[in-house]
Amino acid sequence: MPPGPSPAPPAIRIDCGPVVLGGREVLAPLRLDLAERRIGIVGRNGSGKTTFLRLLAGLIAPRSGGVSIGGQDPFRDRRAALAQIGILFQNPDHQILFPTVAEELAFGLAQQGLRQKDAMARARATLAAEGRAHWAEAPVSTLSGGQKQYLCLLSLLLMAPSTLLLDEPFSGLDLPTTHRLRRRLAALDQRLILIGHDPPGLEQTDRVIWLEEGRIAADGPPEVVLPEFTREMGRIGEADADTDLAG
Ligand SMILES: Nc1ncnc2c1ncn2[C@@H]1O[C@H](COP(=O)(O)OP(=O)(O)OP(=O)(O)O)[C@@H](O)[C@H]1O
Repeated sequence: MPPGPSPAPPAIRIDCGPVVLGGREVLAPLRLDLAERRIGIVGRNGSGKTTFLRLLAGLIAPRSGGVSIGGQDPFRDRRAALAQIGILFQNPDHQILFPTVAEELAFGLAQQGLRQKDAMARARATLAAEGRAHWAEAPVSTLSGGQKQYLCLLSLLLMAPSTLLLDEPFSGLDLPTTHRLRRRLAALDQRLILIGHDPPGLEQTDRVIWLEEGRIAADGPPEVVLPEFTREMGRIGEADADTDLAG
């Protein structure tokens, strides 16, 4: 009998007061349920996209209320959150902790409770499956920026949380690697919430949330939100966005 559709990942409920960083309100209060499997986040630089992902991952707390994923608050219970949610940062240097590639890959698995020996074996098998067995003992410091980004994405895929938060996942990658990872992500059953600056890359999502100055400017299907966003970005560009940098 063919396998049935896999169960949907647990929905994420956000019901919180503002997020204040450095004395400034970076995100306005939010009430939002995220149940779709593919969600895109768009917005200008500094609009709060990364902060939004960090809130979902439990890395920062709002002033009041919180986030719930399958009944757990990722800020209050970090360990339980590891199975539910994983984040890929924009800058791989903020994510990598270990000297060699295999150790870095094994770390997340060990955090999830796998014995170190088994975690290393899984890490090596993953690299072999990617055609990169020779990377296992390589010092991470010898990888290029794009290769580090790719390593971080592999670490996240290996941990297989039910929701993956991806902050511009393809930004440092060359085209063949981008295509391969896009295919791989498209095949995942897990929920993907990804920030993208390239609207065509988000056309296949189920929902797009557009953030402006820490508030939701639009939230809906990609065929509605992306053209509006593109039009508005074009309009701002024509009006000379550089004036924003003055003062
Ligand atoms: N730790 C912090 N302390 C003070 N302000 C912060 C902090 N982190 C972010 N901010 C501010 O919050 C705002 C939103 O930042 P955020 O990184 O979420 O934007 P973004 O939409 O992801 O931007 P980009 O597209 O440039 O990555 C920015 O004005 C930023 O300067």
